[in-house]
Amino acid sequence: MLPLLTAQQIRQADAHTVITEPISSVNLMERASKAFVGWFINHFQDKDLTIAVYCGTGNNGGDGLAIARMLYDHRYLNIDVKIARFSDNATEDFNTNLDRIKNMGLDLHELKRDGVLPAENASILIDALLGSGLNKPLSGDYEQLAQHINALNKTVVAVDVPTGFLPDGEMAADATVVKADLVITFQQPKLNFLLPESAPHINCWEVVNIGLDEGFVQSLESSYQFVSEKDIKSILKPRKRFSNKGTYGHALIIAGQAKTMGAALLSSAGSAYAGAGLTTACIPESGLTALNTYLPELMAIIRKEGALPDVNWEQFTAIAIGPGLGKDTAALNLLTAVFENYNKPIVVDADALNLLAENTSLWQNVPEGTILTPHMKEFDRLFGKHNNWWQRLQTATKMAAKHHICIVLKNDYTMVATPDGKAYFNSTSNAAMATGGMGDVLTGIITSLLAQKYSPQDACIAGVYLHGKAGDELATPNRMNVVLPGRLAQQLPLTMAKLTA
Ligand SMILES: NC(=O)C1=CN([C@@H]2O[C@H](COP(=O)(O)OP(=O)(O)OC[C@H]3O[C@@H](n4cnc5c(N)ncnc54)[C@H](O)[C@@H]3O)[C@@H](O)[C@H]2O)[C@@H](O)CC1
Ligand SMILES: Nc1ncnc2c1ncn2[C@@H]1O[C@H](COP(=O)(O)OP(=O)(O)O)[C@@H](O)[C@H]1O
Ligand SMILES: [K+]
Repeated sequence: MLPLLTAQQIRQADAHTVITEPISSVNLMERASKAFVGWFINHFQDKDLTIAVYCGTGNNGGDGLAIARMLYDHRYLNIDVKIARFSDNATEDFNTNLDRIKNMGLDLHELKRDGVLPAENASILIDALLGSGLNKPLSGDYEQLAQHINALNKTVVAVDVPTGFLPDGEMAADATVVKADLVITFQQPKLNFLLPESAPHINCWEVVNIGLDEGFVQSLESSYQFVSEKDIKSILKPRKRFSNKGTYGHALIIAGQAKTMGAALLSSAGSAYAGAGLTTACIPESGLTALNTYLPELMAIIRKEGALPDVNWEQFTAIAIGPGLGKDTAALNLLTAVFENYNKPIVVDADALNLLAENTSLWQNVPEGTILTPHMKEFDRLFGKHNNWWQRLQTATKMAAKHHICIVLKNDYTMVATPDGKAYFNSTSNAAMATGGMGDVLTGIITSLLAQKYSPQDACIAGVYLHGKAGDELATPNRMNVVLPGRLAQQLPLTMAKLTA
């Protein structure tokens, strides 16, 4: 796991690396700038590009100066450096880099306080005004310059963090931020890159390693972790020799109504393809033919109108409830019965989440380790209105700890909040997966892993990763157009095989 550090912790890691490596801070700046330039020249190979580097007078600006110098050395000769002298302060490393660049023959311009902003002829702008040192929203000259840059509609590549973007913490919805087509960020993604708040400001980001002390980074306490493929490889267990269907558990999926049988089919398919030994779907009678036709491997328990189905609860190693279930009295009675009769973790999704939101007394019977898989709207119905995702992240970790449950809050970077108050951010999945029924398959996968005796936390973290990874594998050949949930379910065995090879 990669601990996602706050800006303050990154400063600590910078300072620690400077002392223990040892390396001077100006040389660490040199290393960071070199990493930026390495990425930049690989992707912008035309040396005739006209480039303007906008520098502040802090260390982000120091990076900008070093980057301008290095690009010039790489024979990008059309470079114009604009230094925003909006403050009397400048860092030592900024000044050192200014001395280094002064006699190289580059165009250097200073932008003064309350001055007129110059015309811009360059085609690419490098934003090195402010980085992770941001400590208040942009105002005055900085805000005007950011607005000016945005109005130019040029390609903007930001150094570390776009100017005005808060790396972590709650950001004002109307904050002025330099809009970056690309952010080349140092060492690790900043927490707020992973939240939808970043969408209006950042098109994409890339991490470059600047060699901060790994051991020290790992030793820092962080509630937020970024999940990598290596983590999933260590969670997933290969199938064993001499095993049989009993080895891999029996999942029960309570889902579907006449008009929403698809949700039951897709979640059951997710469970079967993710490797549960047996998958039973608890569905209305009208769906039986569809179930048997869609996947004959599935078994059924029939729900008759007005009566609870006769279920031997203990027979199942994991139960999910909710996809396409509806919110009528029968659905509520079923959810109540599941909570009363089953004391192992239950996967609660879709309509079952909405029922839980409307019937708060149900909370008292929610078994420890239970997994809730809400999307944003379901989350807000459960826990109240939130203005932004930073607030949702705080609520998710708090509620997971309070109720001893896991909360899978679905999004581009789906987060799994666990009972110990941590949140794990997923790195797989793509926009081709934004299609109805995708969440149903995820519910099936997580239930399947739970049935196969993975812990609730591992089932969530690995389930979310596998779901997104299968989606990535399918979306790449179709240029990220669309991936249908049923096809994604079929991809799972291959995705899992690659990860356990
Ligand atoms: N050794 C290090 O600490 C390293 C730092 N690096 C760079 O340093 C950056 C951080 O540098 P700094 O901490 O100097 O900070 P910045 O360069 O981001 O900002 C400079 C200063 O501007 C002021 N400021 C903050 N918000 C403002 C606002 N809204 N309006 C006006 N002024 C504002 C603050 O006093 C801040 O210290 C990183 O983003 C990265 O680019 C890299 O060179 C890698 C090594
Ligand atoms: N733009 C996107 N990028 C990444 N993942 C996405 C995107 N859109 C949807 N997904 C994934 O697809 C799933 C959608 O779940 P949900 O909204 O519950 O769908 P449904 O209710 O239609 O089954 C989630 O796992 C989500 O992470
Ligand atoms: K910047």
